Amino acid sequence: MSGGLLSIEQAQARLMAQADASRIEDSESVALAEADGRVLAEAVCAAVDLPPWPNSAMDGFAFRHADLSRQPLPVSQKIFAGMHPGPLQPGSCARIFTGAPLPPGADTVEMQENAELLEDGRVRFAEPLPVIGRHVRPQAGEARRGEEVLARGTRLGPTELGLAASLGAGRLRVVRRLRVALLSTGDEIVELDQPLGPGQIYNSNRYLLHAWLRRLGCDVVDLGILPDDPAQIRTRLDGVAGADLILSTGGVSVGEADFLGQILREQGELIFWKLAIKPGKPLTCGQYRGIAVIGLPGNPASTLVTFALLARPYLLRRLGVERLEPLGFEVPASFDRLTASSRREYLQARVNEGRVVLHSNQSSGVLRGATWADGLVEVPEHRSFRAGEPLRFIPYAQLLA
Ligand SMILES: Nc1nc2c(c(=O)[nH]1)N[C@H]1C(S)=C(S)[C@@H](COP(=O)(O)OP(=O)(O)OC[C@H]3O[C@@H](n4cnc5c(N)ncnc54)[C@H](O)[C@@H]3O)O[C@H]1N2
Ligand code: MOO
Ligand SMILES: [Mg+2]
Repeated sequence: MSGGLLSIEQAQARLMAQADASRIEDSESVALAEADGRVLAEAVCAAVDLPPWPNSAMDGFAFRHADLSRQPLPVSQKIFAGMHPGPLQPGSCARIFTGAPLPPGADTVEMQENAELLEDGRVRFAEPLPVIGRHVRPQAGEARRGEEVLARGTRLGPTELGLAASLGAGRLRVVRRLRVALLSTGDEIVELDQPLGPGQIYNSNRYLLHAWLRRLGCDVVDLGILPDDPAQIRTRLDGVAGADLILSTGGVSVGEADFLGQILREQGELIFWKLAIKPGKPLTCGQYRGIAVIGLPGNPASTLVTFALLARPYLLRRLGVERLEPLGFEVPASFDRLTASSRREYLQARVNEGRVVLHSNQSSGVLRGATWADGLVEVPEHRSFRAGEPLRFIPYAQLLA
């Protein structure tokens, strides 16, 4: 603890425990083309050997390695990809192209750049001669029939879908989509089709989160904007049915218009509140009528950072994803920090010439820095440091996926 605030590790551990206790067990079968971003509900095993037969990795000549002592070798057949060749005549070679099956009896391929076609039609191979097995992609070299190639709990992306397709898996069993009820609170928040009145601002968090949740494969039920009125918030929460998570923004700090924590404490359960991070301190986690609630702070950069570091891994874990860490890598700082911060900071940053540089505006009310940044840099609490010291940089490419 840090002055009563939870560390981010403590908060993550509690959220993971909550997620583990409420993992989604239902699954559905989806076509491969629809499976991007989803999570495997069961392992994918190879239905065939991959590759199904030994084949050539090069355009060149295939032969029995032992026959190299008899070269030059006559060419006894020509094999294109898609053919089904007969056995190789002993003492000969086969003209072969990339991806074509090796003829039975051949065990080695040499690329054509290292082969000389003599006037009599025979082929001589240049020194150094290839080792046995050169340029041959062996049968089952990538996967043996029956072998598990993608574990349950794998998040599917382009590479996983490509691998599944190479095994002929046209449909995959994935965990059903999470249903997230999204709620924006604040008297000042208006929708984009409204003109801005005095004191009002547009609802940016809704769009930030909606896009991110869709990327995570969630079904989003948008509950719209709610005023800072506890009765109305309660009524709206009472109406939520069938959601796996209520995700709200705003109203979680200590102001006289911040009601979420109080509502959870009185009508639900407040699991934790307030972390030693900046931005994002008043993050709130609880339950309301048995539905998990994550209340993100309303400042847009606080919404962004807390979703990235806490809500996102929580959602993925509920879907059964195990591998959520490690995120990021160390990069030397380009700046000094001479006064220690009491909270761990996450700053909008880029890596430039091997050093972390910061956006000029790190206000938690500002999103401009996040569109400039390539990631967040983590600045440790309770200590000063100087330029050149390593800091953890977490690319948005990882966080926004
Ligand atoms: N006395 C204290 N005041 C504050 C503290 C504190 O510890 N003591 N914490 C500050 C921190 S840190 C944060 S973060 C904010 C969090 O505020 P809330 O989560 O209660 O959010 P609101 O008060 O409703 O709004 C904060 C800010 O964000 C804007 N906002 C809210 N929703 C949206 C939206 N959907 N789209 C765009 N912008 C939104 C809102 O207008 C406010 O400017 O509290 C500090 N205060
Ligand atoms: O922690 Mo608040 O999120 O700094 O603005
Ligand atoms: Mg507030």
